[in-house]
Order: sequence, then structure tokens, then C-alpha cells
Amino acid sequence: MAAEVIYGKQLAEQIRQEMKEEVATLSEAGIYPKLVVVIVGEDPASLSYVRGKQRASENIGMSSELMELPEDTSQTKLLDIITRLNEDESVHGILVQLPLPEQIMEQKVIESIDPSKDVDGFHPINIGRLMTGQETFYPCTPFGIVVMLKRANISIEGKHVVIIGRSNLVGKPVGQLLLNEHATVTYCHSRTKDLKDYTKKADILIVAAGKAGMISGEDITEGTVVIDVGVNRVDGKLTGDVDFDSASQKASHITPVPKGVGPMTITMLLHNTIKAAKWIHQK
Ligand SMILES: Nc1nc2c(c(=O)[nH]1)N[C@@H](CN(C=O)c1ccc(C(=O)N[C@@H](CCC(=O)O)C(=O)O)cc1)CN2
Repeated sequence: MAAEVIYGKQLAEQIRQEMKEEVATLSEAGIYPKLVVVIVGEDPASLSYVRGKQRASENIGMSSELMELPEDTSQTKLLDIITRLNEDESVHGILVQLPLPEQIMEQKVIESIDPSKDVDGFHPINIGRLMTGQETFYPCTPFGIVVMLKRANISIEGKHVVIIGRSNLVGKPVGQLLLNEHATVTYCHSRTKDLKDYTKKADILIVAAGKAGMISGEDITEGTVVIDVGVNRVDGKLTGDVDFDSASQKASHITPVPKGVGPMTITMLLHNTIKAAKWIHQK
């Protein structure tokens, strides 16, 4: 039987509508959530993501600022900018778009952001909070995946989740979030032997390896929930890590690329920024 397709795009629109109402209510109470997005360089995909973030913020009535810095910006200059944003009380969320040019150490930049404004959820303090099951800002793509599963009424507790990919952005945090939801989690990666032995045993398979079409119908069993986090461009066409046509013949649920997980990333960023604004005003 063909799988039920989970369209993150539709869900994202629904959640953004809910957030628009929340932003309006907050502004009546004198709270105006503000996000600042910083980009260094002119990578076309990154520019399109940050513009998407700014547009999405404005569409829900949230204040946002986009700082576009030249490719040759030094690390010192970027750290100075972040220090100023950390001190600016009108700013609730700070996001530095990744990847950064090679003269800048990504980890140094991530660690310079005030954890209470780290709406990406990448700061080691926020990662530590996630690991210890505390409330914090969860990284946006992993958080979006969990929200998608829940809103599609897919139960997580006791399920075997197999993750392909161990990046700090997606693989590692999504596993931790799902562990916190009482799933049994297996991580696979480029050095995993006999990958199919694992993918065949998954109730929920999350593919975040960055390799176009690496998983197909023959790698999964009937009824698997397949979440495709891949964003690959093949011959100018956007495609995921999963061969949709064959996998959707066996999966119970599947996310497409595009219009699947991607739009949830920006939605959860808006969620985290609203949360940051509420937390600051609660202090
Ligand atoms: N500081 C950060 N940098 C990066 C993050 C992040 O969460 N924080 N994630 C990715 C890029 N990203 C957001 O920044 C992102 C990727 C994809 C999408 C998306 O909506 N994809 C669409 C397709 C869009 C297209 O045509 O290219 C989809 O899948 O439907 C949104 C955000 C790396 N950097």
C-alpha cells in the first residue's frame, strides 16, 4: 500500500498561523520578539535560507533583522558583532547561518552566543540541557521532526528509531530528543557495516546523511515511518536521501523533499524566538 505523505510545508503553515496569534497576544502585553540573523558570505543556498527566515518572521508579525557580512569578515569582527547583540535587550534571538567561511571557527562563534538567545540550540549549554532532559532551545530541524511525528499521530514511545547520520545539526540531537520521548535509538553513519541490517529493523527511519537516494524501498520493511532530511541538488533538481518512489510503496508514512522536513526548520526557529522573548520577560 502507498504511504501517507507527511507534508511539513502544510504543517509549518498551520503552526505559523498559531504563532501569529501568539505574537499578537504578546505584543498586547508589550513583548515584541526580535530575531537577528547573521550571514557571512554569499552562498546562494544560505542566502535563500536566511531570507526565508526573515520573511517567515515578518509574516507572523515578528521583528527581524538580517545582517549580511562580506565573505572576508574576520572572526574578531563577527565575535564583536555577537557581543553587541548579546548586550542588546531588544534582541531575543541570535542566529549565525552555517556554514561559515574557513577563516572563522564555527564552534568559537556558537559558544560566543548568549545561551539565552541561542535560538538555534547549538550552544554546548543548550545541548547539555537537551542531553539531561531539561527544557531549552532544541535545534530546529530535529525539533521539527519530532513535532511532525507527533502531529501525524505517530507514537514514539518504545519504537526503534534508526538514524543515519551523526552531525551536530541533525543526527545527534534528533536521537537525543527521541530518546527523551522514550524511543530506542540506534545511530548509523558512514562507517557502519551492513547498514541494511539496521534500516530493516527500524520502526522509524531518519535519513540525514547528505547522499542522494541512498535509501530505497528494498532497505526498509513494510510499515516503516521514513523521515528524509537530505537536501541534495542533482542536475539542478532538489532531491532527498531517500528514493521516494520505491520507499513510499513500503513505508506507512514518508516525508517528501522538498516540502517535507525543510519548512519545519524555519518554523521551529520562530517558535524558539518566541520562547526566548517570553523567558527574558519572565525573569
Ligand atoms: N544556523 C543554522 N545554519 C543552518 C541550519 C540551521 O538550522 N541553523 N540548517 C541548514 C539550512 N537551513 C536553515 O538554515 C534550511 C535548510 C532547508 C530548508 C528548506 O525549507 N528546504 C526546502 C527546500 C528549499 C530549497 O529549495 O532549497 C525543503 O526541503 O522543502 C530550510 C532551512 C544549514 N545551516
